[in-house]
Amino acid sequence: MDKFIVHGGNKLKGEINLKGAKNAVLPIVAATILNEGESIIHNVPNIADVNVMIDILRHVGCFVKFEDGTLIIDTKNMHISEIPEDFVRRMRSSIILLGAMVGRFEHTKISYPGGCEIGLRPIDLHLKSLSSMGVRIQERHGYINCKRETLKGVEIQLDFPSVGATENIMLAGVRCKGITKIYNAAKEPEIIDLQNFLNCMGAKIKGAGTSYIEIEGVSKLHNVEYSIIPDRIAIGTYLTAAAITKGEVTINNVVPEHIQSIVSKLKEVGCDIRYIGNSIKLIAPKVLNPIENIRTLPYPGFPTDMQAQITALMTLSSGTSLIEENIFENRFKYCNELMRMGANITICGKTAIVKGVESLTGAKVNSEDLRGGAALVIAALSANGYSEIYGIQHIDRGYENMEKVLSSLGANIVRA
Ligand SMILES: CC(=O)N[C@H]1[C@@H](OP(=O)(O)OP(=O)(O)OC[C@H]2O[C@@H](n3ccc(=O)[nH]c3=O)[C@H](O)[C@@H]2O)O[C@H](CO)[C@@H](O)[C@@H]1O
Ligand SMILES: C=C(OP(=O)(O)O)C(=O)O
Repeated sequence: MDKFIVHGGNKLKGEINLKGAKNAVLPIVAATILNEGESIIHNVPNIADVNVMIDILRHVGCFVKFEDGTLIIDTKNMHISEIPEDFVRRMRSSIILLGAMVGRFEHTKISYPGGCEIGLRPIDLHLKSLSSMGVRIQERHGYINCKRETLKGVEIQLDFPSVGATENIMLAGVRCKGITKIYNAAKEPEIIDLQNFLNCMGAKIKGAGTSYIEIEGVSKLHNVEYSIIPDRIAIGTYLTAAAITKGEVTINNVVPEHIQSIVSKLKEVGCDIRYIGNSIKLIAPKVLNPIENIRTLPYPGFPTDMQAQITALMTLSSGTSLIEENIFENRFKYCNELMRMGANITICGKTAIVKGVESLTGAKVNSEDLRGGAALVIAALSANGYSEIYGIQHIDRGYENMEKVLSSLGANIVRA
C-alpha cells in the first residue's frame, strides 16, 4: 500500500485549479441510469470513488469512457440490476445507485452498505421513503431486494435532512407516476447540482437548495451534457493547508456561497481572504486564533467533511478551540494520530477540545478515513521533521493527486 512522505515546514504558495465535487458527481453518475442513453459529464475528478462507480456501471453493462475529466456514459445496454457486495464494500456510497435502479428496473438487488469508520450510517430513511413510493423491500443475507410495479408520487417528511436519502428520493421520483414532495430535504449544493443535471435530462424538479423539493414524474428522459460544480470540501482542505503553513494560495473557479461557512471560520482564525472574480485567495496570519464554536451542521452550517481539517489547523492556534461534531458519531478517530504528532486534544462526547501547541513533530501516522487522512497531511505539512502517512487509499477516494497539487504549491510531499 502507498504512503505519503512529507517533510514539513514549507510555506504553500501559488495558484491551483481543482476538479468538480465528489459528492456531486457520484449521485449524478447514478442518475445516468435513469436515461437509457448517453450522458457526457465534464469537470469530473479522477478519484477512487469515481473509478469504483465506473467499474460498477461497466459491470452492469454500461459503456463508460473517462478521459481528461470528461465521463461519457451510455446506459442503453445496462442489463444487470444487481450490485454485489465487493463494489459496495469498496464504496459505501454506492447506495446512491438504489433510487436510480429502482426507477429503471422492476427488480433490483444491492448489497447492504453497513457502517464505516465515521459512524453506523443507517439507511432507514432511504428505505422507508422508497417503500412509501411503492417499492417492496426485503433485507436478507446482507442484501436489499427491491420489487416494484408502478412507482407513485407521495409526500415524504424526512426525520433528518439526509443528503443520500434526499438524492435517492429525487432519483426514484423522476420515474414516479405523479408528484413526489420532500419535506425537510437536505439543502446541500450537491442536491442542487443533481436537480440541475436531472432537469437537463428532461426531469421536472424544483426546490433543491431549500427544505422542500417537488419532483414531477416524467415518462421520458433524453441525452445530456453537463459540468459538475466545484468541490467545496477540496477547496476548504487546500485553503486550510495554506493557513497552517503560513502560506498564500489562490484557488480558481470557486462558488463563494458554497464555501461561506468554511471561509467565515478561516477568517476568525485570522486569515486574510479575498475573492478576485471566481477565484479565492488566502493569506495566512502569523498567529492562528483559536475558535471556540465550530459546530458541524447540515448545509448551510459548517460541513462535517471539513471538521478534521479545521481541527488539524487548530492544533497550532494560540489558545483553546472547541469543535463539536453533530452529524457522525465516530468522526474523531484521526485525533489519536494527531496526538502522535504532538497535538493536545481531549475528546469529550461530541466535542474535541484542542489546546494549541507551539509546534507539531513529524511521525508515522495512519489514516483511517478520507477527511481524517487529509487532516494528517495538513498537520504533516507544518510539522518539524518528516512524517509518513499510511492508509492513503482513503485520501485517494476524494482528492485527485493530492501530492501533486501540494507539490505544485511548494510542499515537500511524495507518494512512495
Ligand atoms: C457521497 C456523499 O454525498 N457523502 C456525503 C453525504 O453522506 P450521507 O448521504 O451518507 O449523509 P447523510 O446526510 O445521509 O447522513 C447524515 C446523518 O444522518 C444519518 N442517517 C442518514 C440516512 C438514514 O437513512 N438514516 C440516518 O440515520 C447518518 O447516520 C448521519 O448521522 O452527506 C454527509 C453529510 O453532509 C457527508 O459527510 C458525506 O460526505
Ligand atoms: C464522508 C464522506 O464521504 P462518503 O459519504 O462517500 O463516505 C466525505 O466525503 O467526507
